[in-house]
Amino acid sequence: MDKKTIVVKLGTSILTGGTNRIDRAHMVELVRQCAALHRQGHHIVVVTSGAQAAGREALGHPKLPATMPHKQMLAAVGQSHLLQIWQSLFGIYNLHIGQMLLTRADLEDRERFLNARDTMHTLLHHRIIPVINENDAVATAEIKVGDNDNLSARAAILADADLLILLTDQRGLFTADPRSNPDAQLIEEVQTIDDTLRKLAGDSVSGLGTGGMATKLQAADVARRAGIEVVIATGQLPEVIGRLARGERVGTRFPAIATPLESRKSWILAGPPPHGEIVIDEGAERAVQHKGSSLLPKGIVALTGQFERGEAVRIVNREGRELARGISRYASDDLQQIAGRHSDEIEACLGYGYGPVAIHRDDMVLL
Ligand SMILES: Nc1ncnc2c1ncn2[C@@H]1O[C@H](COP(=O)(O)OP(=O)(O)O)[C@@H](O)[C@H]1O
Ligand SMILES: N[C@@H](CCC(=O)OP(=O)(O)O)C(=O)O
Repeated sequence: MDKKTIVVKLGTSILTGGTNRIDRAHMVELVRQCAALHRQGHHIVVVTSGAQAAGREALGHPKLPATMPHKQMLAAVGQSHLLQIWQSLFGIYNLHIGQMLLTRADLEDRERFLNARDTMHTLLHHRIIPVINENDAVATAEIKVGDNDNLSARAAILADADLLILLTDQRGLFTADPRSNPDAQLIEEVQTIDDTLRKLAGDSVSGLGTGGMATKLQAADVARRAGIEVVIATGQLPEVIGRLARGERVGTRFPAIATPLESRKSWILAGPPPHGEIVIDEGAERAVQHKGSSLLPKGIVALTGQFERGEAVRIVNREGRELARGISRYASDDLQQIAGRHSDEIEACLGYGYGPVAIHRDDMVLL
């Protein structure tokens, strides 16, 4: 089996089993499945809901108004309880977890996105399991993703995932909400997400989850366009995570509609206009054009324009011919200082570093 990066999103519905308590016994089972895949060499990322439910439980189910500050209070109390449970359960398998609390603002700003991506990849590189939730305690409506389905699609993009599994309390997407329509049929595969399909996907009615199937469809749409396969399935099915990782047909599957690399590269070409120009020497030109190499600071001879880390730039040769477009890992002020230098000198020169390359191959499109 190929080694995959798998994002498992666990909704409140599955973490509580529909009750007003966190179902620790079921979490043990989900962790066992994740640990088994981790042992086989896969990378696992967990997106966990349930902070507010855990907060309510910890405080003894107080009667509170359904206002934003009260939800934030519940999340602030519950998130630490929730993480403590995940930590002790993964600890049974000698696995470390790393908490990442994100908001929409962290994902939309390109520089913050890259910082979050670096953290995610460093955790995965060290075989630590990222455990992600929205930073509900501080995020106001304007900067929130708002639901963990959409958050998990963004997390899957951050992780360069192969597969996003949305585990919920239904077997998948049905032709109508099965709670109110017993004749509803499971849809096994979705090729096109259109208005007809969106009309089938209702809101959450349990009072536990956020967004129901509607937000799961939005998440599936975002992730599959980024080259990530998505499955909605029930967390109650035995061995569901392992079975999906092996490609078994369970739940509702949304095949990816581009490779992750194609999707990133089309973003570079169609995205914001370049903010500057990097002039490279002949050696770097050969390496970039013919050897599939990343651009190192050593090959940079001059820069024009002002750009931040994460912004698009033109890569040109000494004659001014545009060779490629790419996303710079360093701001122009930093590149001015490290241009022409060996990558080993970056940290000493700047006092910090974001890795050895100025523009990574995967963030570059040749013209
Ligand atoms: N077409 C549909 N197929 C399946 N479930 C649906 C559909 N429309 C609405 N739902 C509802 O979506 C709910 C799952 O979403 P939600 O409550 O937000 O759970 P989670 O906490 O897992 O995100 C189901 O319990 C179901 O009532
Ligand atoms: N971030 C919130 C969960 C938000 C959410 O989307 O919940 P769910 O629909 O159960 O995945 C929490 O931890 O309580």
